[in-house]
Amino acid sequence: MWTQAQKAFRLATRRRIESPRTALTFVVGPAALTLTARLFGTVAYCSADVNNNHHHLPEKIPEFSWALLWEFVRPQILALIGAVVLAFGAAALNIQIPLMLGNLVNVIAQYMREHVGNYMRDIRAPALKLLGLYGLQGLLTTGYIILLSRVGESVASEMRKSLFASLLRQDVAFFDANKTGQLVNRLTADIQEFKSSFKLVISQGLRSITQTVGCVVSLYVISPKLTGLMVVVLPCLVGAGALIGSFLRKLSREAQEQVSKATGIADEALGNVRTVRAFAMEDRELETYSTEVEKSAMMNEALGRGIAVFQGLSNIVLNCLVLGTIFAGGSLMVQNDMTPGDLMSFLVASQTVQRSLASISILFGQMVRGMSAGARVFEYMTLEPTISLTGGGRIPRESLTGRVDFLNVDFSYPTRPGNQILKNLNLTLPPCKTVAIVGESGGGKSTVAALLERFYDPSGGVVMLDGLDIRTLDPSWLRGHVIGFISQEPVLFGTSVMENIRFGKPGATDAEVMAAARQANAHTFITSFPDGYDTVVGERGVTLSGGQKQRIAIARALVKNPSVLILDEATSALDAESEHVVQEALDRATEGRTVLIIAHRLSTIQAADLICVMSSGRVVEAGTHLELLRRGGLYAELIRRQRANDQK
Ligand SMILES: Nc1ncnc2c1ncn2[C@@H]1O[C@H](COP(=O)(O)OP(=O)(O)OP(=O)(O)O)[C@@H](O)[C@H]1O
Repeated sequence: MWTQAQKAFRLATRRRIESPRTALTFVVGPAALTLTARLFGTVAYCSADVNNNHHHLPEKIPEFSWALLWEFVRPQILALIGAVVLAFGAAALNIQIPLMLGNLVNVIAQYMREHVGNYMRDIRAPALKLLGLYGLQGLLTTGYIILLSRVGESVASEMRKSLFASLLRQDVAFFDANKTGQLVNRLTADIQEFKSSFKLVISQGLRSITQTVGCVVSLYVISPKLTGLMVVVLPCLVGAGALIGSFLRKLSREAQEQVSKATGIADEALGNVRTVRAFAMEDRELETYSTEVEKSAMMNEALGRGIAVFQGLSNIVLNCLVLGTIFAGGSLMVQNDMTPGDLMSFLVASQTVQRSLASISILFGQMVRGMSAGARVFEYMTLEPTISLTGGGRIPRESLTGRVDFLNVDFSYPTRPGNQILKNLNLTLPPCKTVAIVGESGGGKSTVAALLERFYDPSGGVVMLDGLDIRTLDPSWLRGHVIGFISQEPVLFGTSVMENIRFGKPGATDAEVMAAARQANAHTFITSFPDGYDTVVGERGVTLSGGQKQRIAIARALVKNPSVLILDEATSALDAESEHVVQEALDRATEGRTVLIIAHRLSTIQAADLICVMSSGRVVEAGTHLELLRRGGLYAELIRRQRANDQK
């Protein structure tokens, strides 16, 4: 083709072309060169789609809210209108270009036929016009891409913020039912997918539709006969291409799922490296991972072969199409039914139609994917929690006693409604007293704490604070000011020690934070770190020992000076040495507060004012340690079992 183009160039510049046949040769060279480049562009585009667009193919199309989308688009409406106008302008110019190219070729062909006038002078005006058109088209394209990316980024970031805010508002039960990874995916991958689709559909969709319509009209104007031929052939080819393309996308999706499976194994092993190491399972993990990686390599190889055949076939078919058009157009030229310029225009315009049709079919799939990603995002954005974060009464600090009552409480977790955990539970935490709950594992002790924090509402009965149903109280006040919670495995955030403690009371001064740390036996070890309170805690607190983490968590709970403190097996994960310092901190922390201890280690709760023994979701025994021992019931049995265990 290149030699043909060179030959045509020589012919055009040095020799007179007498016949339409020679003129045809002149057209074929540059036209074929341009078109080949375009075809490769098309093929590359198709395969890029096959490679890239396999994420989140929807199993079902969820409902998409245009009204909600409008809320996000509205602030950017001017930029969006600007982008649409510019994109439309660029597409309209694209329709003009084939016609202008044809004009240019006609001027050249006429000069070669008649050899009168000045070639450089005659060609200058149409060439400059075309150049101007290219420049303007480039400018419009730059403009609409800039505007559209502004709209896309703004819509995506607003959607992210809104979704995150909505997720943070959701009930704890919602998080029981949905995996964190899935939720994070909606924040990242789904919004990304939606943004890309939104931008693509507006820019390319608009352009492709305008170009298809415009160029088909141009084709008809240039040559109704050739257009008739194209109308029959082109849809068949596009249909066949779409069919093969969808098969390849299926392969690609399967390969991608396999890659995700392998990644999941690596993720789990690396995330739980301590467990893997502790069980010396490195080889097993490697073996499992390798098997999955090999499977994914095989699937990707098959996909690669598919893409190769598809590309090869596409090249042949598309080139044949060019050749066929030139052949048919050539015969029309011989019959003086067409000029060389017309053929040039026809070729370029038909290629534009072909590219536009291919991109419309791809865009349709992209639009469906984008809408379902958007629908997934909107679904969680519009979800209303049953327990709202704020709203309700507050009890003035001076009159708050911290008395807690559970009256005839029934409860099942929303995720397992058939499994009743608490059955007619009655329990009282008198003000400033320490009450411990003991019982068999899985008996519902932590559930009692979760209800007091109002993570869930009971299905029957009532939980009261100072004689008021906690459902009538402001949940954020209850959690933020009244109740302090120290769990078995405290979770710290990847910021400084200071910020971690301040998490308990956002406005706390440095002095308040340090006072809480002193109370929690943490000040000394914190100040022994080179960076003191500015020491950054590693991911989930891994740079600290268990006892240190626990004491920071105690300080975090104490800084808000809670009236009610819940200790959920706070010392059970510690060794004897740490347990001692932590216990000391806890003893200090519990002074003057209502305390609920959820305990497995019966030794730590012997001094409690009241010990409640839970069985089958209700309190079956209550009393002091000595009273319960004397009674010889379930508590005495638990103590006996624990002693027997300790002696083993
Ligand atoms: N988020 C949840 N969703 C569904 N079921 C849950 C949830 N949390 C706990 N359960 C179930 O509720 C029951 C009581 O759990 P809970 O954690 O309250 O027991 P526990 O007495 O504190 O146990 P342990 O002493 O072992 O911590 C268990 O059967 C448990 O499987």
